[in-house]
Amino acid sequence: MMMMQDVWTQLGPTIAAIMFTWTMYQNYFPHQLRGHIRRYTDKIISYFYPYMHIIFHEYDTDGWFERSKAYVAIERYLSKNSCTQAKRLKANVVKDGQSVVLTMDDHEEITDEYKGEKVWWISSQKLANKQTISLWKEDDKRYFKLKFHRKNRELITNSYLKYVLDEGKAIAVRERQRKLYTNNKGESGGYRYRGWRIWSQVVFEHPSTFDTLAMDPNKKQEIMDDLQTFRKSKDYYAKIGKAWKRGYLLYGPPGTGKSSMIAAMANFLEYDIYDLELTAVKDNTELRRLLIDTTSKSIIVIEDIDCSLDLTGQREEKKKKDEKDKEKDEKDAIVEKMKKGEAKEKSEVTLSGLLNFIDGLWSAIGGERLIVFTTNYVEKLDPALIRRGRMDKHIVLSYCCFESFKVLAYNYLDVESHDYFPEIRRLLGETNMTPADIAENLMPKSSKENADTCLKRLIEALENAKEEAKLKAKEEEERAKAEKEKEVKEKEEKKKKLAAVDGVNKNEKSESNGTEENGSAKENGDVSKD
Ligand SMILES: Nc1ncnc2c1ncn2[C@@H]1O[C@H](COP(=O)(O)OP(=O)(O)OP(=O)(O)O)[C@@H](O)[C@H]1O
Ligand SMILES: [Mg+2]
Repeated sequence: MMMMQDVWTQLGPTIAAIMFTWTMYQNYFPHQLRGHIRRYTDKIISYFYPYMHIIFHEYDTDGWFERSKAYVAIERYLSKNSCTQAKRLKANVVKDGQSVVLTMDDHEEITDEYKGEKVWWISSQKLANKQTISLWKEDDKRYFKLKFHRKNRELITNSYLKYVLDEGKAIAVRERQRKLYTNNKGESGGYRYRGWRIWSQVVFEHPSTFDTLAMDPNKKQEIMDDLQTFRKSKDYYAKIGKAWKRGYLLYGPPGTGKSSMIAAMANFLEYDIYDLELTAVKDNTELRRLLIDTTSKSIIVIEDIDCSLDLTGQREEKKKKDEKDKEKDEKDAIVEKMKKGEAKEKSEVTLSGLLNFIDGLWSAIGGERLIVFTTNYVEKLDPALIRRGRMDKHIVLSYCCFESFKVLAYNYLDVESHDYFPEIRRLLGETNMTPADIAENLMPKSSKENADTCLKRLIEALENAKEEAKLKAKEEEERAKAEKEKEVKEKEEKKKKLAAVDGVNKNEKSESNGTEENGSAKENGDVSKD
C-alpha cells in the first residue's frame, strides 16, 4: 500500500506544474485571446453542466451601508428551511433584541422545492483583498447563490423569485416589532442635520383589541370585516384605479373609545401607527414630506382634527345666523384658541394642504394605509374634509349601551351575568354614561372589592348621573323659560317705547301743523297787507 508521504511526493511536482502554467497563462497570454478562450470554455462547460446560477449580494453597489432588500427577504425566506437542513446556523437578533432569526452560515447549502422542481440555495462569502484599506463593508461580501436546472429558467425567473421575495417580506412583517411614530417639530430655518429624522418612534405596545373594545357587537363585526376586506384588496383597488388607502372618521363625546379603537385597529391589522401632530407641522410642504416618509401597512392618525386646524370658516357664518348658539360658540372659540396655543400662529398648514395629504397624487405612494381622524365635534368640520372618498367610513362612538356594558363587565370583573344586570340595563336606557366612566366604576380599587361591590358602585353612579341630568334639564328649562320671559318683556317694553315715541311724534306733528297753518296765514296776511 502506498504511503501518504509517497502520494505527496508524486503530487507535489504536478501541482507546481499546474500553478506555473496558470501564472504563465495569466501573465503572458494576450488579454483578447483569454476572453475568447473563456467564452468557449464556458460554452463547453454549459453543454455538459445543465445548471444556472443567480447571485444575490448582501450589499448593492449603490446601497452604501444599507443591506440589499432582496438579500434580507431571501434570508428571511430561507430561515424556515435553514433550521431543519443546515448544519451550521447563524443567529441574527431582531425585534430590538427580543427575538432571534436563524439563517444558514456561510458555505452552507439547503434545498427548496417549487411546483415540483428542486432548487439549491448556497450561502457564500467572497474574501476581501486584505491589502486594500476600505471604508466600506469590503470584508463582508456575502451573497446567496441560487442554483437551478436550466430547463426551469422561465419558472424560476418569472415566478419563483417573486414568490420568495414576497414570502420573505411577509415573514419580516409578521415578525417585526410594530412602531408608534410621531412627527418632530419642523426643521429650524430649513436646516437639517444629517441623519435627522422627521418621525421619531417608539415600540407600539397598546393592549387594546376588538375583544376589549366595548361597543355594539354588530357594529364591531362590521368594522372588522371592513378592515379585513381592505387588507386583502390590493388587486381590487388597482382594478378600479384607486389608491390603496381608506379613510376613517371616528367621532363622539370624550371617553367613548376613539383612541382605543385606533389601537385595536392597529393590533388587528398588525400595522404601525403614525400619530401626526398637525400643529407641529410647519407648512404644506412639510406635511407632504411627512407623508412620503411613512411606510405601507400603517395607520396615519390625526386626533382631535377640529382643534388642529382652523377648519371652522363655515361655522362662523352659521354663528351669525344662529343667535341662540352665539354665546356657546364664542366659548368654544376661546377653548379652541387655548388648545392651539402658539402653534396656531406657527403652523401654516391649510385645509387644501390637508386635502392634498389625504387624496392628492402623493397619497398613493406606498399603498396599504389607513388615515384616521378623530373629533368630538363632527359638525365643526368642513364637509369637504370628511366627504366619502376622503373619509370613507364614518363611525360614531357614543354613550355606553347595555351590550357595551356587558363587554366591560366581562373584561373588568369576569362576570357574564349578575342579579344587578337588569337594573343596570334599565338605568343605561335612562341616562348617558361614557364607557370610560363605566370602566372606572367597574375597576376594583382594593383587594376587598369584588363584582358585587363594583356593580353596586356603578348602579349608584348611574342613579347620580340620572339625577344630575334631571337637575340639569330642569335648570335648562328654567333658563330657557326665563330667557323667553325676558324676551317677551323686552319686546313689550320696546313696543311701549315705540308707542310712546309715536304719540310724541303725532303731537309734535299736529302742533307743528297748527303753527305752520298760522304762520302761512300770517305770511299770507302780511303779503296781502303789502
Ligand atoms: N368603547 C370602549 N371600550 C373599552 N374601553 C373604553 C371604551 N371607551 C373608553 N374606554 C376606556 O376609557 C379610556 C379612555 O378612552 P379613549 O381614550 O379611547 O377615549 P376617546 O374617545 O379617545 O376620548 P377623547 O375624545 O377624550 O380623546 C380608555 O383607556 C379605555 O380604558
Ligand atoms: Mg382620544
